[in-house]
Amino acid sequence: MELKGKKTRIMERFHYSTETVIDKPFNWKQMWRLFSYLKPYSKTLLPSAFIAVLISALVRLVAPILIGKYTLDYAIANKDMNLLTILVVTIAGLYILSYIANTFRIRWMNMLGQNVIYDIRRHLFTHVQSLSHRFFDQRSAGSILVRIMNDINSLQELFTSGVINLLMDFILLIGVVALLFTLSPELTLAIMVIVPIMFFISTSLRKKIRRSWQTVRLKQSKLNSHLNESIQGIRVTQSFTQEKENIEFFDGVNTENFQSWQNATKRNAMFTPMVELTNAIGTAILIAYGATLIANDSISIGTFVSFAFYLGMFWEPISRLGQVYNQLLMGMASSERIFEFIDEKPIVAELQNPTRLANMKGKIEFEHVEFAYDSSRKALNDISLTIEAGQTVALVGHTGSGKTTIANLISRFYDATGGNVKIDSVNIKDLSLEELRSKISVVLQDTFIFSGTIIDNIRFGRPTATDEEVIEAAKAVGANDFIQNLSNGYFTEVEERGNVLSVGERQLISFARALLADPTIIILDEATASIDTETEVKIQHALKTLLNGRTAIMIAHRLSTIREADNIIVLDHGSIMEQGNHDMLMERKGIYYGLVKAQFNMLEVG
Ligand SMILES: Nc1ncnc2c1ncn2[C@@H]1O[C@H](COP(=O)(O)OP(=O)(O)OP(=O)(O)O)[C@@H](O)[C@H]1O
Repeated sequence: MELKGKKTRIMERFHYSTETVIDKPFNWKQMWRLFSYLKPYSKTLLPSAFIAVLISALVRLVAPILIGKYTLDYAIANKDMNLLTILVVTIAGLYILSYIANTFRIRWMNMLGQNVIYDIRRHLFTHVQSLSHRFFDQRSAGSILVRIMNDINSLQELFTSGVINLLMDFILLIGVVALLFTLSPELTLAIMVIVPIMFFISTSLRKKIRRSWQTVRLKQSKLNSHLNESIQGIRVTQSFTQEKENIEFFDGVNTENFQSWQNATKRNAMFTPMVELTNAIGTAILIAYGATLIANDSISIGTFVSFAFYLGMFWEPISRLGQVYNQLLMGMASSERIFEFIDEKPIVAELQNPTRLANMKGKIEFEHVEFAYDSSRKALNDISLTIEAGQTVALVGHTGSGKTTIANLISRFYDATGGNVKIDSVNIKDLSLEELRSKISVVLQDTFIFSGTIIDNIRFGRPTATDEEVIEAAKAVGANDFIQNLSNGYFTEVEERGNVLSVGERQLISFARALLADPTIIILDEATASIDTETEVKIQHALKTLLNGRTAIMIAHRLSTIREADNIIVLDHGSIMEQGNHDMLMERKGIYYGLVKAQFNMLEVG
C-alpha cells in the first residue's frame, strides 16, 4: 500500500503536461504542406531524380516482356538466332542503363531528402526562436528538443528512401497492371479478386498504426524531458539523495517508451506478412488458372512466363507501398507535431510598421497596468508609475510580489493584460521589438553562459565589439582580475552554463556583457546578490559612472545596494504600497522601514 503510494508520488513529481496525442485522420492537406518543402528543388534535384526514377521503372517494365513473350514465343519457338542475339544485347543494355539510372536516382534522392530535412529543421528552429516567453513557460526544453531532432529525423527516411519508393512503386504498379491486362485480361481479373480483401484489411490497420507512432513520439518526448531535467538538476538530486527515485521514474518512462515501440512495431509487422499471404494466394491462382488457359491455347507459354514475372513485380510495390505508407503515417504523426509548433504565433507580436525610436531617452511609464501569467491569479494590479529617463529606480518587496514581472513587461517578454506600458511616451506594443530589446540590457541572478570562450560570452552583448572594447567593459565591472587569472585568460573555454565558474564570476561576466551592449535602460534583477561585499563595493562604484545617463531598474533583496536609488518602489502582492527615496521611506516607517529593520537585525544577530 505504502509502496504504491510512493510510486504514484514519484510519477506525479515529474509531470510533463502539454504533450498529448494529436488525433486527426490522415490529412492530405498536411501531407501536401509537408511536400511543399520540395518546392525549392522543383527545377533542379526533383526533375533529375524523377527522370532517373522513370528510366529505372521503364527498364524494369520492359524487360519481362522481352524475356518471356519475345524470347520464348518468337526467338526460341522460331529458332531465330538473330532475334535472340538482338534480344540478349537489348536486355543487357537495358540492365546497364537501369544500373546507371538507379545509382543517380539514389544519390539525387538522398541529396533531396537531406536538403528538405535541413530546411524544415531550420524553419522550425528559426520559428521557435521568435516565440514568446509564455510558449517556453508551458513546455519543457526536452519536449522542444524532441520535435527539432527526433520528429524531423523521422521525416528523413520518408524524404530520402520513402519518396523514391513511393514514386517508383507507383509507376511500376500502374505499368504492371496495364501490362497484366494487356497480356491476359481474364487471368488478371481472376488474381485481382484478392486486392479488395487486402485493401479492407490494410485500411482497418491504418488508424491503429498511426496512433501507435504518435504514442511513440510522446513517450520519447517524456523520456527526453526527464533526461534533460535529470542532468540539469543532478546536483540537487545528489544533495537530496533522490537518485533512487529518479532512477525509478526513469525506469517508468523508459519502459513506457519501450512498450510503445513494441506496440508500434508489432502492428507494423502485421502488414508485410499479410501482403505475402496474398502473394501466395495470387500465385496459386496463377498456376491453377494459368495452366488451364495454356491447355486451352488461350495464352502462350511466353505470355504465361511474362505474366508470372509481372505478378511478382505487382506484389513487390504493393508490399513496399505498405512500408512507405507506414513511413507516411510516422511522417504524419511527426509533421503534425512539427506544424503545431510552426503554427504557434508569437503572443508578443510586432506591428506591421512599428515605431522606431532612433534616439531612445529611456522614460518608462506604467498606466494602470494589470498582468496575469494565468487566468487564476493576477501578478500585477493597477500599477501606475513613472521612471524618468536617467533615473535609478529600485523595486523591493517580498518574494513573489511582482518585481520581476514588472521588469518582464518593460522588456516586453509578456504583454500587459490591462493598461499600458510606455517608453518615451510611446506604447511599447507600437515599438519595434528588436529595437526595444536592443536598447535594454537585463542582468539576471541566474546568468546563462554559452559554450565558448569568456571573450565571446561577453561579446554576446554586442557581437561587433572589438577585443579591446570587451576588455574595457570587463575592467569597468571589476571582472578583469578574475578573468586574467583563468588558465587562458579571456580565451578560456567554458562549457554550457559555465559550471566551472562561480555564481559571482558568472554574474560579473553578465555585467560586462550588459554594459558592452550600451543600453539606454538597464535592468538588474538580483544581479549583485551573489557577489561578495568587497566586489560589490567595486561594482557599486563602477555602476555609478556606468549607469550615468541610463535608466536603471534594480531589483534587490539586499537593501543596502539600493540606498542611493532616486526612487524606491515597494510592492506587495502585485500592488505598489509605497514609493519615495530611502530617507522618505525610512521616515514613513512603513513596509520599507520594516524590511530594512529586519535585514539590519538579521545582520546584527548574524
Ligand atoms: N512564468 C510564470 N508563469 C506563471 N506564474 C508566474 C511566472 N513567473 C512568475 N509567476 C508568478 O507571478 C507572481 C510574481 O512573480 P515575480 O517573479 O514577479 O515575483 P518577484 O517579486 O520577482 O519574486 P522574487 O523576489 O522571488 O524574485 C508570483 O506569484 C509567481 O508565482
